[in-house]
Amino acid sequence: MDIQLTQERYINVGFRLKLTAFIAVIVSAPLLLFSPEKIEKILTDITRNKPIASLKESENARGAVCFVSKKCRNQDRCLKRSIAVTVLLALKGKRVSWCSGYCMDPFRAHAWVEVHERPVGEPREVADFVKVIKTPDDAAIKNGDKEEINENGVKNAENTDTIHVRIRDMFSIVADKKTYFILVMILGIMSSLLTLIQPELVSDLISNVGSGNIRDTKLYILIGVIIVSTIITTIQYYILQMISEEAVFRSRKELISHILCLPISNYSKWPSGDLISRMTGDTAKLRAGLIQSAVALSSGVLLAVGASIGLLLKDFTLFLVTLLSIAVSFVLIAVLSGIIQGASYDAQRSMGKLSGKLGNCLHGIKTIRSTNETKNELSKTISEAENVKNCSLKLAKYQALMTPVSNLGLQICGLAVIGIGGVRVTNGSMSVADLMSFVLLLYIAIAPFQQIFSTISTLADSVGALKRIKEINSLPLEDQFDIVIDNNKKYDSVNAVCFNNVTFSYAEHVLGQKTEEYDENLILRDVSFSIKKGECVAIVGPSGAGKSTVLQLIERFYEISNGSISIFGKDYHTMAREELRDKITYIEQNAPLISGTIYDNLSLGNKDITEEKCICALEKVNLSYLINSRFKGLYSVIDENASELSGGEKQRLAMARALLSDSDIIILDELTSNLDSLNERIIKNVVDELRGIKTIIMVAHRLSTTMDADIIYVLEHGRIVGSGNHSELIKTVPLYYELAKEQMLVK
Ligand SMILES: Nc1ncnc2c1ncn2[C@@H]1O[C@H](COP(=O)(O)OP(=O)(O)OP(=O)(O)O)[C@@H](O)[C@H]1O
Repeated sequence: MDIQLTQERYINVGFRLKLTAFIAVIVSAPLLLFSPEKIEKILTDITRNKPIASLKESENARGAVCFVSKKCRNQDRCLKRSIAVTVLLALKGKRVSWCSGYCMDPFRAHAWVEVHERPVGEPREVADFVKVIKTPDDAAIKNGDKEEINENGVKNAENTDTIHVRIRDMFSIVADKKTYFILVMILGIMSSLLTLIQPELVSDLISNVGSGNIRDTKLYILIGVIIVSTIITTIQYYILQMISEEAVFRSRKELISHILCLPISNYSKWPSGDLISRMTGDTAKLRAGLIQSAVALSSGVLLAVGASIGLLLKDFTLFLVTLLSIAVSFVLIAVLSGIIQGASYDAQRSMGKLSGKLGNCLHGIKTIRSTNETKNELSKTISEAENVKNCSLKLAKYQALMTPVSNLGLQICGLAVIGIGGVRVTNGSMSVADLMSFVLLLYIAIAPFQQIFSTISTLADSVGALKRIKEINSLPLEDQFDIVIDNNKKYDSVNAVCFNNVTFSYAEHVLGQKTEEYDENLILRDVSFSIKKGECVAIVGPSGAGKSTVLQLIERFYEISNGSISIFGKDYHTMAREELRDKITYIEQNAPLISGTIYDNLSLGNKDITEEKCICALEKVNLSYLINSRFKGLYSVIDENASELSGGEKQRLAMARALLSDSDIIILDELTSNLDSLNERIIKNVVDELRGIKTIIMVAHRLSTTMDADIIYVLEHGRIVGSGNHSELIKTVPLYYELAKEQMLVK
């Protein structure tokens, strides 16, 4: 059993205790804003002179709190509940101690209540489980919708059916702009009224002109009405643009914040092109939906309601006929809008795939050209474009159906009114004049109804786009389920990094399930080692052995399946990721650079670095010429993909960054792979300079880079098969001997 989530057991307690527990839960909620130490201090202060509660009283208190706060296995709730139990007992004039710590393994932070250092409730309950992890709030899993969540707390990328988006979600984006919407409505009403009185004014004017009175004040009124109406409409549209731009900005902001903060494993599920198309195309669709619906709401609905009231006043029977026909149209359009939503989602998704495919092609364009695969890739990309066309055509088909369906309903309505009205005229229950005026009013009402129907179509399209945006926004962020419990800044002075029986797989790990695929794809198996502070350690082994994976786990890019990792003596699950990463400088394989200046790249993670230090670091890695040959020196911009720098230059620039960093651990992944022997020597000198001051962990295929390390770990198929220094390993580990022999380091 790996992970078990079960229903909690509640102790049945009386109503009064439940009521007090309810108050305690509310009162204690603000305490969660403080650090565990601060909470402990507050709780100790408020219960200082109170007698200690008995175990029974504490268990009852826990039962009452659990009853009123029925949230299971969510660590926040657990903290909240434990505090609430202490507060409840304080309200009843009793004292217990509140602890935060590790419940299991230690894997996750937990909190509990103790009486005489005996935990009450929770730890006994969770003791049955090998591991307890924080799960999303119950509220997030509504109506029995089960989300598949892997070990990283990540929902499966394919599992998008659980995301339900409704038209009202569109408006929740602009919920705080109600005042502006009301203003838009008022302006809409005003402009509609001014538009409606214009024909009247024109007809008056024409009749006056006919009687020779050209200098009629009605002329000035008409000009005034036209000018005011134009100004009002301009303001109305500007406000609308403003609201929708703000809404688009907000969705983009949220989306960008999500895209850049997802767990690393998510980036292999969504191609970057797809993510970008959500940020550009989908958010733009929101704007269209919001603007059109606001216009329809401000003027269309008003006119439709006004005309409907007029119809009702003219003739009740014919009004009912009209209402029925329009209701039928609405039903048909509602059904169609659901289909349009799905089709729009598919069309946008295919657009995302196309962007992803094109992005991949551009990324590997040199390989594609050199392998003469251009035509092949071109045809694959065009086939994605064709897919977009097909999906868009499908969408267009439904959208095209929307107009005839709405027109058909309205035409049927007209025919029914004329037919039934004709019968009523024949039998004398209605006059011809009344029928004519009803029909005229009906045709005035048709335009706003058509506007509303077309808005429903656009809204359906926007809802499809919103679903794609929500798909990303609903993913947990990398640190969303982290609980930082260890705020103690004291670190072990001996061990920098410690792996304790670490097992890891990239395969999707679904809660409560252990799949065969998962077991087969274990990348690391029971890996244990410890690296002392200031040591220089190398990890070597054949390609695919898991060397880079070890380095990435130190950065906590992925969650381990079993075992534990400590950094300076602390289980790193208890540390904030930022704190952890502050301690580490990680130079990844191929040393990619960020777009910006040379200085930007050198000062990554260390913004206060001086120019002098940068120049000195560049000298040490033999890169001075990079700034000397450029007009703007350190502030020269390196292009997006740093394609103007060679692979070796990128690696040396990254090494200069490592040199400048003030973190304690330096991780170097294949930093010499692109270097000639002269530059490899230079990098080795830089590493030597850092030895003893920083903890250095490096991975390299070239044993000449790593042979001077204090300890070398040999990794094969995810297991450590040997460790020691170069000469020891030559004698004791056949794999290492083979590697050294291949590289002509032994005879
Ligand atoms: N993001 C990933 N998703 C799935 N599998 C991965 C991922 N990254 C690496 N792997 C797999 O994990 C295994 C170990 O990869 P890793 O990069 O750690 O090996 P390595 O020893 O550093 O290899 P090399 O020396 O070639 O860089 C490989 O089989 C690789 O295919």
